[in-house]
Amino acid sequence: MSETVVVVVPDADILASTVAARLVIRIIDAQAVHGTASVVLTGGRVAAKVLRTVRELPAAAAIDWSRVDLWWGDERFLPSGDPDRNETQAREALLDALPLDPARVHAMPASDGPDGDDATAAAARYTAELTAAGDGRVARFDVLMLGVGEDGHVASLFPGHPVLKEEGAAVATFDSPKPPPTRVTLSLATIRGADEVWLVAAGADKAGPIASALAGGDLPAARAQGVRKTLWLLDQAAAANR
Ligand SMILES: O=C(O)[C@H](O)[C@@H](O)[C@H](O)[C@H](O)COP(=O)(O)O
Repeated sequence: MSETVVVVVPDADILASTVAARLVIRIIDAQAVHGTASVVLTGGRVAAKVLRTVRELPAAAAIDWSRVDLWWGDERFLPSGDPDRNETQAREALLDALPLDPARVHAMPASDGPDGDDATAAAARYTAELTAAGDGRVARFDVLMLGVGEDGHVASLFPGHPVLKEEGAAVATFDSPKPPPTRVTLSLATIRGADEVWLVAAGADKAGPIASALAGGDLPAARAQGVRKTLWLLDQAAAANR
């Protein structure tokens, strides 16, 4: 039975440091059990702050970074190295400083990648990569982090969008209300297959959708639940309306 826990901390900086500390421990614990750890990264300001903080944590020295698989929850379908790509942000904030195994860094394809500007083919390629890593099923995720949009979107799953009904492991989406319109995202089913889903949000502009998602309903944020655990990690402003 999946457990839902809501943790509220005073502000965005404290939120980033507590999420970073949790993430480091979660990776250490996953490696103790499986030998490897599998983490799904997200974009946004809080996520960048979390990754910068991981870099400074002494406990991160206990992680064998060469045995960490990194995936992404979604990606803006832009050329490689574009500053608006979540991958670029994560590399700058943390990944470039780590002794990762490049074969375990599963960035979503860019619009100048092997499929060119064909986002559907890029999503199919990512689905194949997820399936290859999981021996025919979608790869196992120890923890999947998500930011929450002001409209209650997670990854690139926007409220009411037809992409919510798609069933591939990773899917292309073309008319996102927030730019850029073309993106690749994990499907809701893939997100719901993660062992733990962490929804991380700070700021008063998130208070409405978070209150609504915590009350149930069908916002994408409400439907993003982990198999074992769903952890809401919020600052006081984001938690204010619940
Ligand atoms: O274009 C996007 O899809 C967004 O960047 C996004 O999904 C982001 O993760 C959330 O909106 C939370 O972002 P913040 O942490 O910056 O509030």
